[in-house]
Amino acid sequence: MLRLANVSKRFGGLSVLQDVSFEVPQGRVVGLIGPNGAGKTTVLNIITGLVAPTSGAITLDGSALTGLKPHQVTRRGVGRTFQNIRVFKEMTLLENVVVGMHAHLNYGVGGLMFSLPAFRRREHEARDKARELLSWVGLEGKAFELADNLSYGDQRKLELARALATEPRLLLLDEPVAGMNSGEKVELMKQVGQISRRGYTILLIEHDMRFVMGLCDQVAVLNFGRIIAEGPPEQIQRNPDVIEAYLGRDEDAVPGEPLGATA
Ligand SMILES: Nc1ncnc2c1ncn2[C@@H]1O[C@H](COP(=O)(O)OP(=O)(O)OP(=O)(O)O)[C@@H](O)[C@H]1O
Repeated sequence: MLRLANVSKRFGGLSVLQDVSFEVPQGRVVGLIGPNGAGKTTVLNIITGLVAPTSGAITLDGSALTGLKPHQVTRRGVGRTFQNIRVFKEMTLLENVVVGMHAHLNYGVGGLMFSLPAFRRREHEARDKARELLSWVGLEGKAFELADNLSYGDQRKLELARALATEPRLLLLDEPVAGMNSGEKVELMKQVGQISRRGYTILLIEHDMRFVMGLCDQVAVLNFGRIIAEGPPEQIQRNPDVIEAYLGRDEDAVPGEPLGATA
């Protein structure tokens, strides 16, 4: 479904990605891991059009994403969450998700103000869908609470529901369990697993190795801007190059460390 072919990126004199190639097959969960500063977020920023690659190509189902603007990439069916939470704190959870849908449908939040029957019907449908998405992430009971009142973990779940509101064919998650406690991590792992079984294709960046190894079908490892290993989780955990890359940097987890070790 998603394919990166020889993607490189330089920021001025700094070479951040070099010849990065990997694929995310339809219906799979792929993890992109690597030590701090390896270039993982830059990969997501390039896929979503926030950052232009210096060279290389990105395709989704065979058509090029390279050169598209972020909103065009969203329109093609790529949804994402960010490392830093970006929910609207002064809105309810339901409103947050509905706004995500309106942004996607491109008739503007202003559409909510009209009382024309078509708009009202669409708003009704959007609210029903939003409640369903909130239930997927275990937040249905808090639909009418302000996002500002949520715990950090719940705000991350809200971000996920909002990303799903754009009806993505491909969902990109940037450190989905960062800052969560162990209980929340286990819960989110189950919920992301269920979302995947509903047919979503997912590419995620995550430092928490139990989350990655427990959830992903395939794992790609970035180190200093290069892919050094790719394969099923069990194989990656035993790969000497991967172990070496992690052992060289004491601020990161060694793959296989217990849940929460890197929170
Ligand atoms: N806009 C930019 N301008 C200059 N350098 C940048 C820019 N964005 C990222 N970098 C550099 O690129 C390198 C890779 O950063 P990136 O955020 O992609 O790494 P990462 O693997 O996501 O790290 P982390 O796990 O800490 O989030 C870093 O050295 C970073 O300083």
